[in-house]
Amino acid sequence: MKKVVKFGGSSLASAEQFKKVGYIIRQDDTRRYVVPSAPGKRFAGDTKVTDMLYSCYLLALREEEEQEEEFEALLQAIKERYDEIISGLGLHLDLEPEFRVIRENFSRKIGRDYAASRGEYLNGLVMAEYLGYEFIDAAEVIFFKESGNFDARKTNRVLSERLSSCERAVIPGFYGALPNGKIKTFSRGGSDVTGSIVAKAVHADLYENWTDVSGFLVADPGIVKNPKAIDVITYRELRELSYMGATVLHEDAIFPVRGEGIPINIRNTNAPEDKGTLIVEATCRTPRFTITGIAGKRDFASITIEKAMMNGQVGFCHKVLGVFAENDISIEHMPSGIDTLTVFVHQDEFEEKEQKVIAGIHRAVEPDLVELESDLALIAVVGRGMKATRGTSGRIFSALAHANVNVKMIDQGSSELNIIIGVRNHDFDAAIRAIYDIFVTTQI
Ligand SMILES: Nc1ncnc2c1ncn2[C@@H]1O[C@H](COP(=O)(O)OP(=O)(O)O)[C@@H](O)[C@H]1O
Ligand SMILES: N[C@@H](CC(=O)OP(=O)(O)O)C(=O)O
Repeated sequence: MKKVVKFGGSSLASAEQFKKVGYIIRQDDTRRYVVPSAPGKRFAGDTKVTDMLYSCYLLALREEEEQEEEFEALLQAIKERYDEIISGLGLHLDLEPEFRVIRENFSRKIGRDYAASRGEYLNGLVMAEYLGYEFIDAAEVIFFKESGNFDARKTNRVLSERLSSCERAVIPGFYGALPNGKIKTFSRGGSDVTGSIVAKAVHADLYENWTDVSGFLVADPGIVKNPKAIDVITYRELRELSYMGATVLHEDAIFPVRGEGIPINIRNTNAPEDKGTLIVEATCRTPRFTITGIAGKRDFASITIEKAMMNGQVGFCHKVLGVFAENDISIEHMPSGIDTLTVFVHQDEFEEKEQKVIAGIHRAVEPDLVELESDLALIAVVGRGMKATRGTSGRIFSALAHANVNVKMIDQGSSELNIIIGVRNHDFDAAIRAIYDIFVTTQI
């Protein structure tokens, strides 16, 4: 039996948190491969070490002399975060030589990704020392292609080979190396992806992802007070939820383990006795509620194109989508009617190109009308149980009407696994609470 355990920044923010992690790992001998993140927030309003490193690198890029003092102070503050952990754990580890290298590399302007990756690198050194596990630098085993995309094949080959001769190891999360050796990171929250890659490489029986909540919750706890935890969720459901903003697991963390059928278990470092959420390929277990989860994102814009008899024109959608592709704008969602087609895009990607897009649409399909709307949010209601339940959309509609939320769009995905709802940004929280209440609170 082999487990890969990833601990998020919230689980490693202080010596006290590290001790909880040490206890969890020592309790189960099969927790052999450990993937740490950088120290996260110790309290509300605190700054994650990753963010401190980004700011520090920005200061290093500016060449004015006044910045130098600020840079030194911030680098020192980062070192103090680690020193506090090291002394709190009673370790004899001197990170000064590491910080000398980091300072030098920052002044050589070695790259923003390198800067950010040092959070995980240093935490990996501390963790390995604390556990007595071997330290493996992710730059030696996680690879990206020249294009910047993750190189799954090379990584799996090198990493499985390396770990086959290693009983217990700490592999820092979040980063790897490009073919020229330069450090590259995944997108934010990417240590979850590293954990999944390691789990695949060692054919783990389980990938445990330890965080500060007792599993994947039906809704974001920042919006709904004390939401229920999900016992079991499928990879597909989870993918929909994490893509739509449920930040507890990085949206790409599913792919490496999914192909191998390795379950993921989301657990709470602060409540290790809780079972958390099990993420699996398929399950016979009936979900507790009609819906499994709700998630959403703000700041979308919609472009509605109206043209009489649009439905009868072959290639209409193709031409419209071509305009977005030419302008390098990705499309989030595209509900359509008989004479209308609406395209949802990320507002920040669209704003500066909007006039070019409108002109392009006019040239491509000669519409009767093009209408724009901004400050919209998209909410995904996800659940494998919805397929077998009639009237789910109706219940959503009535819950939102009761909460005085104006529904701009509602659309059922072709998988019947999700329903997407468009509302105004300012109705976002109220809409999520109303949907949670109708499917969860009233069912308990
Ligand atoms: N549906 C959800 N279920 C659980 N947590 C969620 C959900 N949506 C958002 N979150 C937030 O995700 C946080 C955990 O993710 P993250 O901050 O990345 O943790 P870590 O530092 O452990 O990687 C939780 O504290 C919670 O606030
Ligand atoms: N430290 C990185 C990577 C990461 O995965 O962190 P966390 O596990 O704390 O979300 C970040 O802040 O993005």
